[in-house]
Amino acid sequence: MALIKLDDLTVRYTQGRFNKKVIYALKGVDLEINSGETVSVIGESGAGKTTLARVLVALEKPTGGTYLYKDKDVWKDKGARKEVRREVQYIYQDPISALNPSKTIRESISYPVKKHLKLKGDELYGKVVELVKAVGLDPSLVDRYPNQLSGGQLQRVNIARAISVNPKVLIADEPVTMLDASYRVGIIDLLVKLKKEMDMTLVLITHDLAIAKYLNYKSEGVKGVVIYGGRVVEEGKIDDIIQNPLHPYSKFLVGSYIDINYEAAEAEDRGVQEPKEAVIPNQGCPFSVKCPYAVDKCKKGFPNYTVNRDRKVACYLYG
Ligand SMILES: Nc1ncnc2c1ncn2[C@@H]1O[C@H](COP(=O)(O)OP(=O)(O)OP(=O)(O)O)[C@@H](O)[C@H]1O
Repeated sequence: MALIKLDDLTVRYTQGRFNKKVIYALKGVDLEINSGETVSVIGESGAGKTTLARVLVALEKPTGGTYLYKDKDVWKDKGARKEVRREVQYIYQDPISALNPSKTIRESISYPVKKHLKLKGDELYGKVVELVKAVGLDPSLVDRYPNQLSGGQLQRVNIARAISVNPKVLIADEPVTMLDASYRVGIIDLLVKLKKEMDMTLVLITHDLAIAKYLNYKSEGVKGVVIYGGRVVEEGKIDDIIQNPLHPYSKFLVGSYIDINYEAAEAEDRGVQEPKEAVIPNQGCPFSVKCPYAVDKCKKGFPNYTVNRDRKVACYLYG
């Protein structure tokens, strides 16, 4: 039994006069996450990453499909929803806005500990110190305010808050994007260490293939999930996806990474043109407007997944 199972999950928004503009932040997402797994969700801005994170922590109610947590329907079973909100913890992209500026670090960490573990007095303080140490901070920082800490230290405080309730799953939504490069590796190292020590499941959401690669280097058997335009376009071992991307979007993503690092051939050379505006069609494959291999049927319907061992791809090139 998968710990988390999303089945044909959709999050649809409407905008504009008479709600005429329809946006699918997620569309028909099937995803299974097993207990103890490390998962990298990779996709560019607007792909639906934050929406997926919000769905996983039950902050966002899907407009279609189901979210099963330990086989229980999170939106039909209030108990399951409560379980998710405690056991699946969210680490936000922006470490500053995730904390109340008028509360000391001790107060911010104490809040979930008091609420969920019902500790007070010396026991509460002891737990706060234990958590602060677990995330590699000096306990002398606890009486400071958020504006007196660096971005890296603040993200560690957020991680301390997240682990304070002994979660089963950590959802880290672009946890290092807003940090100086010098802090990034330390935060990923910390997440990997805590995942192992606390026997958790880790889902790292990123637009940056370099971060996904680093996570893979530090962990074993990381599952990669590539999303584009609200769709899972490819899934498999991240190693396999990087070495041999199958979906044209994954190829583009991996190719772009090489461009940045080795100044290799430009995007045009592979026939991939950046449209002036990222237009995501609601019908067919969301990548069809950019894809150099797109044929008529790509614009009409989203292909079924082709599954080969632990690799899954949604593209007519493969079936
Ligand atoms: N509340 C909302 N109302 C309307 N559209 C929304 C809403 N939230 C998200 N969207 C749209 O859904 C799509 C996916 O958004 P989401 O924030 O999940 O993407 P993302 O991959 O996290 O991107 P970014 O990294 O830029 O935040 C985008 O087109 C976004 O504009």
